[in-house]
Amino acid sequence: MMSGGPSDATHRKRRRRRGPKGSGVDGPSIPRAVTTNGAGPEEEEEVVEGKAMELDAGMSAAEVEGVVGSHLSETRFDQCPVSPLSLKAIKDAGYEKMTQVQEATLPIILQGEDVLAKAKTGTGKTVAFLLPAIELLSTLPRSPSINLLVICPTRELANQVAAEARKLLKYHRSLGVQVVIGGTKLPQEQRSMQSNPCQILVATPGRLKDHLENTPGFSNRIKGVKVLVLDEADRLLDMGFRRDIEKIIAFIPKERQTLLFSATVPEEVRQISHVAMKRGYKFINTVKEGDEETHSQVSQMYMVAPLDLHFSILYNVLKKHIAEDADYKVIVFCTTAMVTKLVAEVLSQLKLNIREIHSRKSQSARTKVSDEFRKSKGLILVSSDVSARGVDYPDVTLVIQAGLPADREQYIHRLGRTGRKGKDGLGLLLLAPWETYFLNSVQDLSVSQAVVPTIDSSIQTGVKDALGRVETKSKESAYQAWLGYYNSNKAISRDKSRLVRLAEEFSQSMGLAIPPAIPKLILRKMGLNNVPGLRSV
Ligand SMILES: Nc1ncnc2c1ncn2[C@@H]1O[C@H](COP(=O)(O)OP(=O)(O)OP(=O)(O)O)[C@@H](O)[C@H]1O
Repeated sequence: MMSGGPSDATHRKRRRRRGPKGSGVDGPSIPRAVTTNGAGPEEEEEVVEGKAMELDAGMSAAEVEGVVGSHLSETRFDQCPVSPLSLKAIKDAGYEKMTQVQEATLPIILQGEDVLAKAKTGTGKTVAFLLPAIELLSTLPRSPSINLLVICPTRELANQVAAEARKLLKYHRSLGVQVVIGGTKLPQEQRSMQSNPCQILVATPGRLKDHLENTPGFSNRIKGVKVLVLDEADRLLDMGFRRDIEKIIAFIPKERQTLLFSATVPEEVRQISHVAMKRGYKFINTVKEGDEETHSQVSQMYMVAPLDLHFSILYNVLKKHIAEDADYKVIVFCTTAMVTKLVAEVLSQLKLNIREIHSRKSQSARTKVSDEFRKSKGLILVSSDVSARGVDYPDVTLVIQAGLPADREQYIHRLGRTGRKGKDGLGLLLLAPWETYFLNSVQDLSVSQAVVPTIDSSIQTGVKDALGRVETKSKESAYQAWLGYYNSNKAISRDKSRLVRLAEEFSQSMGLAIPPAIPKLILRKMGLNNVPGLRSV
C-alpha cells in the first residue's frame, strides 16, 4: 500500500476569489477560449499536503535531519499500482524508493485529477509527471495522435525530459517520444514526425506554435492530447511565455488532464492556473509550510563588493574552490547572454577550465556543452538563464550568481542546480552595493553574508591582463546587454542618470576607458535615446 496516497494526505478545500479586473490576473489578454476552460468567477482548489514531511516525536536529531533533508519517501515503486513494464524500466534506471513528490502525486494523477505540484529542486518531479502519464497512455489504442504533450521553457530541459521518458518507455515498445525545440531545422522535425508519429511530444513553446501554424496535419494530431504537462509551470505562465501557451492550449481538447509542476509556485501562478487547469484541481505542496523552498544541505552565501572587484572575486572564489575540491563542478550564472560570453572569455583567459552556454550559441554547441557538463567533473559552466531551471547536472558543487537574478524564483531555481537528490551544495550570490535590495526578497531563505576575500596583487594583475586579451567587441556587446538588462529592471531604471553611471562602472570593470557607443536604434528601443552620458553611433 502506498503511504502517501490521498487517504493519508491532509486535504483542505479552499475557495479563492480571482483578482479584480485589470489586476493582471484576469486581464483582457486571456482569450475567451481559454478563460472559459473550466474557470468560474470563483476558483476552487483543493490543497493537499503530502504526509511525507510528518515527523515522529520520538526521532533523534539525526533521524529528523534525515527525513527533512531526504528527498526520498519510504514507499517503493513496486508497492504502487504501476504496470510491470514501467516497473522493469524504473528498476533498470536504478530507482527503488519514490521521492516525496512522486509518492504524493502518483495516486492523485492516476485518479485523473488535474494537479498543480510544488516540490523542491532536484527531487524527481519529471518522473512524477511522466510515470502516471505513461501508465495512462499504455491503456490507449494505438493511433498517430499525440496523447501526452509536455511543454518546457528551455531546449535543454525538453531534451532532458525526453531522455527521462525514453528511460521509462524502455519496455513499452508501442510508445515513443519526440522532441521539438527551437534552433533545429523545422523541416527535419516535420519529416521525422511524419515518418514516425509518436504519442509523446516534448516541446518548447515557440517551436510548438511553429508546428501548429506550419506543419500539415499537426493541429489534428494534437487534438488527441489526453494529458498536458507544463513543466516549470510558473515560468511558462509568466508574461514571457503566457501568450504562446494560451494559443497552444486553444488547440488542445478541453477534455484532458493537466499537470503543472514547479519548485516555485508564486501566488500569481495559483491565481492564473485556470488558464490551463479545470476548477477543483489539486494543489499538492511537498514543501511544508514554514519550511524554506531551498534545501537545508545547500549553504547559501552572498557577498557585496563594488563592480570593479567582481572579476577578481570570481577568479579568487573559483581558484579557492578548485583547490579545495578536486571534483569541482561549478555553474556561474550571469545576467545576459552577452555578459555570459564576456565572463566566459575572461575566465578562459585566466586558464580555468571553462564552458559557455547561452541563447546566442548555436543549438548544436549548446547540446554539446550541456552533454559534456552532465558527464564531467573539473569543469566550470558559465551560463545565462538557459540553465537556470530544470536541467539536471549531477554533482554540481557550487553555483555562483553574479549580478541580480531576475527575481526570487530565478534565484531559487539557479541555486537548485546544486544540492540535487539530497546531496550537499554551495551557493554564492555576488552583488554590487546598489543591488543589495534584492536580499529583501530572499530574507526568508538562509542566505548568510560572506566576507569579501582579500584580493592579492597577483590576482589583480592576472585579471587585468586577461581583460586586456579579451576582444573589445565582446566588451562592447556586454556593455550594451548589461545596460538593457538593468534598464528592464524597474528598481534600477527609474533613475536614468544613475543607470548610466552604473553602466559606466561596469564598463570600467571590463577595463574600458570610456563606455562604448551604442547604435541609435537600440538606444531608442531601450527608451534611452537622449539620456545624457550615453554615446550613440
Ligand atoms: N525515485 C527516484 N530515485 C532516485 N533518483 C530519482 C528518482 N526519481 C528521479 N530521480 C533522479 O533525480 C534527479 C532529479 O530529478 P528531476 O530532474 O526530475 O528533478 P526536479 O524536481 O524536476 O528538479 P528541478 O526543480 O530542478 O526541475 C534525476 O537525475 C532523476 O533521474
